[in-house]
This record gives sequence, C-alpha cells and structure tokens, in this order.
Amino acid sequence: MVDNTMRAAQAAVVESLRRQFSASGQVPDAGLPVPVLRSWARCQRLGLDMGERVRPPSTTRGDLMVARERSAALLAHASGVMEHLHEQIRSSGSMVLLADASGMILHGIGDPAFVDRANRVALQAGANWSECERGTNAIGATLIERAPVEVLGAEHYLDCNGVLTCSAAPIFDWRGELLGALDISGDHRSHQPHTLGLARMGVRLVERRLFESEHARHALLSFHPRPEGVGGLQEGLLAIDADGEIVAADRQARALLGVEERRVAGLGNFSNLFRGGFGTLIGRAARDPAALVELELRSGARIHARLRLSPAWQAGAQSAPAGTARVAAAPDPSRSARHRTTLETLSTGDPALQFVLDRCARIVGRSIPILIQGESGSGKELLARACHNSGPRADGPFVAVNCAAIPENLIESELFGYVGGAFTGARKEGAIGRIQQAHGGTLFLDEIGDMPLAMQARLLRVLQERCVQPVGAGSAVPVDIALLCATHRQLGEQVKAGRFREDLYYRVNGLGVQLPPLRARSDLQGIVRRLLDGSSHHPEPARVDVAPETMAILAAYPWPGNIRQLQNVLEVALALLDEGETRILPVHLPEEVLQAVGDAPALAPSAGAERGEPRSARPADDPDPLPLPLPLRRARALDDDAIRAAIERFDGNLSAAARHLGVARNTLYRRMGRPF
Ligand SMILES: Nc1ncnc2c1ncn2[C@@H]1O[C@H](COP(=O)(O)OP(=O)(O)OP(=O)(O)O)[C@@H](O)[C@H]1O
Repeated sequence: MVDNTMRAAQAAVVESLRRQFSASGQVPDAGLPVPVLRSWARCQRLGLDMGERVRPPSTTRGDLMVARERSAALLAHASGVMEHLHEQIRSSGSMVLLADASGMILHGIGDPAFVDRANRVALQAGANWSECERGTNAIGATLIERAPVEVLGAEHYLDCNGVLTCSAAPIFDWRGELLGALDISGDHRSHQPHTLGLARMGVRLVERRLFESEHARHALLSFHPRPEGVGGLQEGLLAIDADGEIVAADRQARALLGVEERRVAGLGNFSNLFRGGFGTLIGRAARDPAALVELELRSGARIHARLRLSPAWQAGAQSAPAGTARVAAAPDPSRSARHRTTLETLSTGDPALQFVLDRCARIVGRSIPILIQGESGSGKELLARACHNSGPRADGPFVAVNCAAIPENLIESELFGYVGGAFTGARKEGAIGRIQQAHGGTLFLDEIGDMPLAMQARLLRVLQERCVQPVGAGSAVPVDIALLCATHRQLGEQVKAGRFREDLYYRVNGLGVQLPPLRARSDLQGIVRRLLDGSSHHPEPARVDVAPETMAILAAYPWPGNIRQLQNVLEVALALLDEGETRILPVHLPEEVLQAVGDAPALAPSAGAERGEPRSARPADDPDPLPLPLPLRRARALDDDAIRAAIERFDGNLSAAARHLGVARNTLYRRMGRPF
C-alpha cells in the first residue's frame, strides 16, 4: 500500500517535470536520477520528438544474423545466464534482453504476456535501442554511461515507451571493451527495487564466463580478501600462464588489487605481485583442487585464493602426443621467445620474406584466413604465431593443431571435442575440442593438406557456420576464431588431384603466402644470431659468435631441413663449446654438414661471409692449402693423427694449427697434455 502510494507520487513528479520540460524546452536540473537527466539532454540535442510513434525495427533478418555472428561469444555465454535470470523473475510480467554494443537487441526471453506487449513497442530481437533511435531507455543509456541505469515509466523520453520500466547494466570484456548490455524490462506498474541488482549480477556472471572461456588454457586464480568471498560474485579472477605470467585480470580483480583499468600488462609475473612461487601453488592445487590458500601480496596485504587448473590447462601441461596439438600451457623453453615473436621481429632483411611479412601485416585482424606454404622447417608455424601476436587477438589463445600427426580416427574428437560418454573410451567429463579452445583467438591448422576428406567437409561447415558441434552433443556452440593454415604441399595441386576439397581450399586461402626456403634467403647471419640469442644451451648465448669460416660453411650448405635443421646444428655446436669458449668453429659442426660442403665445388673467398654468401670453408690465412681434414671429428673426438699432422704442417705454430683444425687453442693445449 505504502509502496503504491510512493510510486504514484513519484510518477506524478515525473509527469509534472515532463510537462515543464515539454513547455519550456529546459531540461530539469533535479527531481530525476542524474543519468536520466543527462539522457534527456542528449535526446533534446538529437532533436528527438517526445510524441513520436513507435518505430518498427528497420533491420532485416540478415542484419540480425550478422550482428549475432559478430557477438557470437557474448551470445553463447549470456544465453544460459539469461535463462537463469528469467527463472528468478518468472511470472513478474517481464523479460530479459541482451543487446550488443550498438544497442541492437540480439536475444530476449520473457513471459509471453509481456513479450506481446513489448513487441508493440518494438522491444524485440533485431530492434535497435540506442538512444538516438529510441530516446532515453535503459539499454541506450547504460551503453553511453558505461554504468548500470534504470529508467522507469515516464522517464523514457518517448511517450510511447512510458509503459516500460527497464534496468540495464553494461557488459565489458576484461580488456575494458564494451560488448553490450543486459536488460530486464517489464510493465511500468510492476517495477521491483531489486531488478537492477539482478541485471548487475547477470552481467557479472556473463563477464566471468567470458573470462573463463577465453582463458581456458590458463590457470585461474580466484581470490578475495575474505575466505567466504572466494567463489562468490565479488571474487577477483586472474589468468596465469605456465610461466607464471599474469596475462589477464578481470574487473573485480583490478578493483581488489587497486590496478587501473586496462593496466594489466603491468602486473607482470606472479612473483612480482605475490610472495611465494607460482610452482608451489600449482603443486598444491594439483594435490587438492578445492584447497583455499592464503597468499601474501608484496604490499603486505593478505588474500584468500583458490587456483583452478582447467582440463585444457592440464591437457597442455601433461605432455600432449608429439605434434598433435600445442595449446601453449606446459612450460616450453622456446615458448616465451615464441610469445614475443611478431611480424616485425621476424624481419631479418631477406626481401622475399619481407614481402610475405608486409602482406600478412595488412591482412591480420581482418577475418581473412591466411594460408602459409613453404618447405618443412621454414618457419610456417612461427609466422603463424607472429601473425597472431601482431593482431587484435594477441591476448587470446593460439591453438596449433598438426593435422598430419593426429590418427585419422581421433581427428574428429580432437578438433570438435565430445560430450561425456560419446563413445567407448571417452572421458566421463567429455573434452573441449581444439576449435573451441581457440575461441577468442587463433586456430592454426598445420599440414592442412593432410586432413582426411571426411574431416574437410566438417571443417568447411564450421568455417561457414562459425559453430562447432562436439561429438555426441545435441546442439552447436558458436565459436569466434581467426584461421591460419599451413602446408608443405602445394595445395592447388592437391585440389587438382582430388585430395583436397576445392571449396575448402578457397575458404582457407584468403591470402596465400609462400615462405622462402633457408638456402634461398640472404639473411643467414641474422637468423643465426636470432637462434643463438634464443638458445638455452649456453649460459651466455649472447656472447657466443660464429667464426667467419664456420659461417661460410653454413652459407654453403643447402639446408634441406631449413631453419629447424639450422637450429639443431647450432644447439649442438653450443653444447660442444668448452667452458669459456665463445666462438663456434667448423669443428663444432656435424659431419654431415662439413661433408656436404667439403664435397661442394670451391666457393668464393672471404668477404661475402658477412652477407651470408657462400664462400670457402678454408681459413683465409692457411699458408698452403691443406686438404681440409674432412670429415672433421668433433672437438672431443679430434683425430690424433690430424692434430699431429697440423702441428707438423705449421711448424709447431699452435695458433695456426688450431685455426686450421677449427678448434680453440686452449682445446689443442689440453689435447696435447694427453698422450696421443
Ligand atoms: N625466423 C626465425 N627465427 C628463429 N627461429 C625460427 C625462425 N623460423 C623458424 N624458426 C624455428 O625453426 C623451427 C621450425 O619452425 P616452424 O615449426 O615454424 O617451421 P614449419 O615450417 O612450421 O615446420 P613444419 O612444416 O615441419 O611444421 C622452430 O623451432 C622455430 O622456432
């Protein structure tokens, strides 16, 4: 009774303010909530007519489909939450609506009686409820205010919307990007004081689901200053990668930690923020997933936390079958280097490569699939990672799948996932497929030319419909992925031979690029330096250099295994260096390389090595060219006869003998200390 009286009094105030505003053209400065007053002022500036009749939605079914596709992730995570909210307000004569960031309603569920009335004011999927389209309303205002807003009855700018009461809250992703709004609308006579709270709770759930899905491959730390806050809506969430880097923090976490919006990169490593190691925490979580632990921040404050290791994280952390998939989660020495690789850092001066990098840079972020072709080991996957790291999805997952390495009978479940019990041997809890794991990021299909034809048809459907149906599941799940593919085969030839579907070929080949083989590249020196710097096989790889004569051999070698082979050769060479030795000499190279170059015709002399051009493997200062001691033994197995012959040859000049043999002088001294 009291409530009704107060409501009637408030409605009378609003009506009177409305009349004054209409007569004077002056937006009142009090008497209504501030966001509503600001919205009235905006609508007035837009020249909207308060008496305008209901405008039917101007969008077509096609527009709605495109908008839904664009917000597929939001829609996928919000629809369950909307059902849940609707359960809470069932029979209250209202509906729950989801709008995208432009104000277009993507989805709505509600009580049939109210849905009918809502349709009469175009409160329905496909209608745009931005302020400029429909005046003051909760969806439009919350998107502009970027804060929860409630608009009751006559507070709506257009008279025709006065029958509504709407409560909406904005939805953001963890980067602070506005994704849309969740709204609860009902009859203006049935407003409930807790409705805005419900909308905010719904938004919190949607944002949390989006965060968890985007970071499925990371460990998730839920925390709160109070133990009972962990697991509740007020907990903060941090996503942490296998190296302990904090890669994302949600809104709550930022608020609890006092970190500015968007300044997530500054959080750095787990150990910068907390006392204690991340490894210890993982160990505890693995032993007891439900355990609540107390952590101390570097600032001295204490929080309570639970670390969750998702199945995707665990799948990555356990050794995945070689080559099948590398969801970046398990510690991997080359991972941080890969993570940093961008199109810019890949540039080492070769013009053919530069052409490829420039083309990729123009395409990345534009939803155009890139097909990378090149010989095995030429850096196709690294280029794919560089594309991912250089685009707007850099913070999303990069999921690499080697189609050639997955047994044919597993490829379907590997790519599409399955629900529990879908087939004999399936895990009870089911598994998320690789395509779904890439949601929000990039799916890299390596060796796509080797994908079985049956799978090609299913993949084509996913790419067309942007939905994945896990094996055994009744419905499809929307996915938002950028697609990169690679193959060492000429895919066009595969199409002609009937081994690759032509329609899929055109789908994956938005931009086709060809990586040059290493032997055709002019930037060998740059690559060698890069590989040395990125190596973990020497305490100080940056101090190690390559002797000019070694570089000449590397330049003359044809590298059938491309950069991968060069990388292996350099790793072995680094491992063979003696303590204190910092120069890679020919003797540190494998016999097959020396042999191949030794068998090659004489090559041009010295200066070209600086440019990585082929030249003689022979040291320039050899007085009288001895036949190169090929095959050379590695330093530890240096042939005694070769040492003796070299010392004699150079009249006891050990420096010259060592140079000729391609070993450090110290190595020679040491060898001479032992009986030949
Ligand atoms: N420009 C580069 N700088 C440093 N390392 C590189 C470069 N390109 C490739 N590599 C390294 O060489 C190895 C092979 O590269 P990658 O796996 O990208 O080749 P690929 O063409 O995809 O090989 P495959 O066809 O066999 O899958 C990797 O360890 C990668 O880190």
